[in-house]
Amino acid sequence: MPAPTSAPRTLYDKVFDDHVVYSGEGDTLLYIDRHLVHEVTSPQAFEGLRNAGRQVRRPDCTLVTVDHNIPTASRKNFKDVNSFIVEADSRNQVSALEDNVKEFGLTYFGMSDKRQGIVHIIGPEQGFTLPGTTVCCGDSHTSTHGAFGALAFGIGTSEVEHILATQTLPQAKSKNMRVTVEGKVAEGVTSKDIVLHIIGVIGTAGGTGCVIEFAGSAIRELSMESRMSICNMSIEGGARAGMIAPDEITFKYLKGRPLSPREGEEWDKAEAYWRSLKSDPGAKYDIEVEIRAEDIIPTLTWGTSPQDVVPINGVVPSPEDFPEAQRKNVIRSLEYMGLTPGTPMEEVKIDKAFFGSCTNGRIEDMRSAARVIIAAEKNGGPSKVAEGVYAMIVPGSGLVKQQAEAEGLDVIFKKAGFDWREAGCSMCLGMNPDQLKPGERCASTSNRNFEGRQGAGGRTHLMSPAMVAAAALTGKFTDVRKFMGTHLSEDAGLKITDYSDYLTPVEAPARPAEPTEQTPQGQTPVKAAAAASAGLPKFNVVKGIAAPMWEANIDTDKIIPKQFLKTLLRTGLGAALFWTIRYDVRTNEPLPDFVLNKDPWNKSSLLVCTGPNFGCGSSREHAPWALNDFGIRCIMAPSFGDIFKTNCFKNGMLPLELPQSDLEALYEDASAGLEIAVDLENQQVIRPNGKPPIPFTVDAFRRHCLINGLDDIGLTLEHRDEIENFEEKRTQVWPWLDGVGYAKKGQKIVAVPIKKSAPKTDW
Ligand SMILES: CC(C)[C@H](C(=O)O)[C@@H](O)C(=O)O
Ligand code: SF4
Repeated sequence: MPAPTSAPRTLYDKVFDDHVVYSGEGDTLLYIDRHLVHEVTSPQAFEGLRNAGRQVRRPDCTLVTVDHNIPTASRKNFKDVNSFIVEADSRNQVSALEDNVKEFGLTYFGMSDKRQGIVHIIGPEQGFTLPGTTVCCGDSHTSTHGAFGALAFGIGTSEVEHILATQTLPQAKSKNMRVTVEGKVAEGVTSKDIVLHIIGVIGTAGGTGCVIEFAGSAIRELSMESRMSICNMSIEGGARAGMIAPDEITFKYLKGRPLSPREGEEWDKAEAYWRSLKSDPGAKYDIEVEIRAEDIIPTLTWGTSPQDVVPINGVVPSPEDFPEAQRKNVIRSLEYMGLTPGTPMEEVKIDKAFFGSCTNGRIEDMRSAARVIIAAEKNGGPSKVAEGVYAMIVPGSGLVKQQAEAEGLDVIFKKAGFDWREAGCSMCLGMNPDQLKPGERCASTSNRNFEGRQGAGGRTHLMSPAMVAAAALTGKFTDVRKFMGTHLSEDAGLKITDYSDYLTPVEAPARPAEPTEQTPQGQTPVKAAAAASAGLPKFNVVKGIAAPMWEANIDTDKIIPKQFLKTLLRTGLGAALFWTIRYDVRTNEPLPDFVLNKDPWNKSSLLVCTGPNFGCGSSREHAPWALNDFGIRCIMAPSFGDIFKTNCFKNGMLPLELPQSDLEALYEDASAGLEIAVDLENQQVIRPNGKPPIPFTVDAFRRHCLINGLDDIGLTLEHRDEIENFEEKRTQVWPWLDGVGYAKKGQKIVAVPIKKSAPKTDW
């Protein structure tokens, strides 16, 4: 337990302090109250447990579902995943999860369960996510749950295994950042516009190393669902997590949910604790950002990074609008997006519209889209999806779907020509058949517009559900305020009562042929023996050719796209590294100019990138696995995405932050095809031809673990007494957190004892 402090603390400080199991030199062990698990980032974690003979320590605090791989076609004839999922790798990943939940005795919402849905939608829906808890998931958008005043963050697969085995995670303290949005948003402006605007202001690396607290009157006025959309996209602002202090709106949302504290004494105790979860007056923030709500108008993205935002009444920007250092990136984005500077955004036509995702797949989002459809028709606008546009609506969970159908929203959508689908991640990243074809442009309610994210060569523009509805109806980006007289904020609630015109059943629209993304001949990631996490390769000196790169914000989708996340292994991904920029998206032939396709860089063991924020975006540990499999053990860049950085360390790799001037010098060495050596023991980069070495420093604990190839789970299990003591205290102080929610009446949930035979280490 940390010593109680009288200094004013932030909301983040308070939740962090309440979960410290152990604090040593360089490492703090945090207790994780809630662990959500999905099929993509868990197979290797379960395999690791199995190999080490470990069990899941707190099945009662673990909730599992499937979301990324599953088709969104009607489940009317669903029998089981093996007969329903056509694509073999997706099927294998889902059925591996089903085997794992059985073997490890976990609560699972499968495809025949109406509670199944996107992991970040079902947690809050069930009351599994609660204020003041720590919430983790092998998924970057775990930040969503911070809307409840939880400390919620995404992790990689090695960390999933760590939590499954120990219910804890080593964590360094992040910086405190506060984004205050004061004032009242204008008509037609939603929480999605607020968060896109914020990311436009702070940039995708603006929150790196920070937990953002969202504050101010405009945030306090939002509904829980709108708050979730904001915290969801904190990761797009580079932050570790986003948080909003719980209040009456939070308590009201949680009352009566299946896993919320029971009404009466338990609820009262919980609510009293939750009320203490706000930043103290005078609490210090490392970074403060202030935004005027009045300045925000409906916003959308033009480029391939979530920070590339523009107001709907703006034009496609030109490279000259940006500082010199960013121009190369802007030119590349414009080219990829097929846009000409100066074109009014409202003149840009779309091919597809996608509603859904963990950002905007909730009931209020569905209502918001339905209101636009009704208003458009009533105000003399279009009443049907524009000719040539395919528009799909994918509810975030089975319960959202059920609720929407109970309200008749599905009928409104179908009548206007939208395709009403089943719950899942769907075209947010297209691990299932819902994808864009090369060159197709999509208005999307999702959260990432990375190159190839929704399909190789696909062009994604992020915006609010209301704006997507407007674009679907007109066939081009449209200022939704033009045909809406009414207030569109989700918190205003939906007051459509006149459904009569919409209640005639209609046929689903024809779905365009599904594109497939194939792996070229001879490049199929080979199936190798699954590696356990225990025992990492030691990192001492790594010497070799370094691949030079200059791009900013190289996201993990770019390092390894979604179609390769279906593997059950940690190995074999080297051939797919940088897939979308290394191979021709149409022919799958290697692009001769891409650095890793050329001699001598096809043998690189280091990578030098002069652009910041390397590895931002998704939590997929497949990114460092792919780099490692290619042979790259050390990446040098000005800054890294937080989750990527941790994932590298967990795989015995070194993400090395260096000043820009040093990187420019190393970029020259690398471009000349000369060998560079990274000496971790002596903390220096040794340059070729006797040039002076570049000194660096790496956190002492990380360095020790890398040099000695230490396995984190082994280290943590040495603190078993502290973990057990923490759990005893937790049961007394926060009794509602012991997960009896899904247990049968009278059934006692007991934590699985930590194996006393945990391996000893010399640390
Ligand atoms: C699959 C998962 C690792 C990934 C994430 O972490 O975000 C996915 O949800 C995404 O949106 O790219
Ligand atoms: S961002 Fe998209 S793919 Fe990732 S969890 Fe959310 S809905 Fe699923």
